[in-house]
Amino acid sequence: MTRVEVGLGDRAYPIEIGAGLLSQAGERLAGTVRGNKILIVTNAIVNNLWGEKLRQSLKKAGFSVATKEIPDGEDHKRIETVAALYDACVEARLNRTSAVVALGGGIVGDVAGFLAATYMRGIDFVQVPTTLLSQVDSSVGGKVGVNHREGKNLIGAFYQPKRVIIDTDTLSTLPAREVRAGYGEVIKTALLGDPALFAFLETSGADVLRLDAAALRRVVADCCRTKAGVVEQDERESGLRAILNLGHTFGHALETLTGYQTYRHGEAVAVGLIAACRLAEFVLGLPETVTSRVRNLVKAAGLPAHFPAFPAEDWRKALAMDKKNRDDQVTFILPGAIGQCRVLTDVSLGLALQVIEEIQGVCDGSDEPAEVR
Ligand SMILES: NC(=O)c1ccc[n+]([C@@H]2O[C@H](COP(=O)([O-])OP(=O)(O)OC[C@H]3O[C@@H](n4cnc5c(N)ncnc54)[C@H](O)[C@@H]3O)[C@@H](O)[C@H]2O)c1
Ligand SMILES: O=C(O)C(=O)C[C@@H](O)[C@H](O)[C@H](O)COP(=O)(O)O
Ligand SMILES: [Zn+2]
Repeated sequence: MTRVEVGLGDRAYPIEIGAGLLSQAGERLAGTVRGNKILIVTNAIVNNLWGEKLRQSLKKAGFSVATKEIPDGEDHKRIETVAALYDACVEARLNRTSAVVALGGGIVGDVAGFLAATYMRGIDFVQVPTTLLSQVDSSVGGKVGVNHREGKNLIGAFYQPKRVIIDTDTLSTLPAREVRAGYGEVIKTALLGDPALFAFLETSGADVLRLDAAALRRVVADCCRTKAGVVEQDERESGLRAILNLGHTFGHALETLTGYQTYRHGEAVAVGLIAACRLAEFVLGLPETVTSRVRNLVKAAGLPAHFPAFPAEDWRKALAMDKKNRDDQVTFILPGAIGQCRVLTDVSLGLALQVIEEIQGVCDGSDEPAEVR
């Protein structure tokens, strides 16, 4: 087992990474959460595949367990879903010493975390992520929340989990498209802060995508370590943490423009990374070779490398809703080199729209998500 610490003082917690950890969840949570009542938040797909294993382990350790499923899909990451969960908490008579355990991908984790942050003004929260994306990114760092139709994650909180238990075996049932989407965030993490990981992806990315155990262990641990290092320095995104948003200014706008239905989050981030590199060529003098290397990783994984066409005015409106913006200025995270990036608040929006036009202009449809081909 690999253990990564998130050093946040009285909110510090461990991330435990290994095969088969789900069946040890009960003993691991025994000293972690305050009371003995747990609500597992999950969805039908994950519950059918992995729910019973988690429940058995928790019950064996003496916990009383209730389970509530939420509907699957990004369009259910919304406030009405949280409202239904409040009812479930009341029905299960959860109190201030009870805990919410998120079993699922980033959507379950973000929604369940927001529930835990707000029910009775905050109860214990544990992340048990089951997608590659949630294991390398969303289960760590405490960003929880839901979307608004006008913008991604507009409603939310910073609320750290008490523990993150990553059972890499759960990825064995993950559809290939979801593995690829998670890989989008892996490329992001490598590009923003880990040149050795970037080089590893260039030589061994295919091993990660076919879920080779050793490659997977390395990538999950490396990504958690990089993210923990950033979060430790700037938990609530007053500055540095925004680098974790590399590719997201474009990616979130794309998700909003397509109604959260067409692209997986990691897919939107992947094409957003290419746009960020292109923009960085103009703004920071990023060598074109870096953009090519990023594009190669994106394309080799079967992730989208082009934007679909939308009028510039629609892009402008979507970009204007980004939470990183200051007054009327859109903020961009741009790479200066592999492993380094900067938060910029003075980039010309016109230039960004030009890059978008270029990236949507060459689209031949071949790398769009299967559902829109
Ligand atoms: N909080 C953060 O820091 C953070 C970071 C990155 C992304 N996010 C958010 O995460 C969300 C995306 O998360 P995601 O990519 O995990 O998507 P997801 O939660 O929708 O999961 C993807 C799909 O895989 C299924 N699934 C989950 N685990 C499975 C398993 N083991 N076997 C089979 N199927 C399984 C799910 O039911 C779903 O259909 C987005 O809303 C994004 O904004 C949050
Ligand atoms: O943890 C962070 O900080 C991130 O930015 C990680 C992102 O991958 C993630 O998509 C996050 O949910 C984006 O947050 P937002 O504040 O830009 O909505
Ligand atoms: Zn993301």
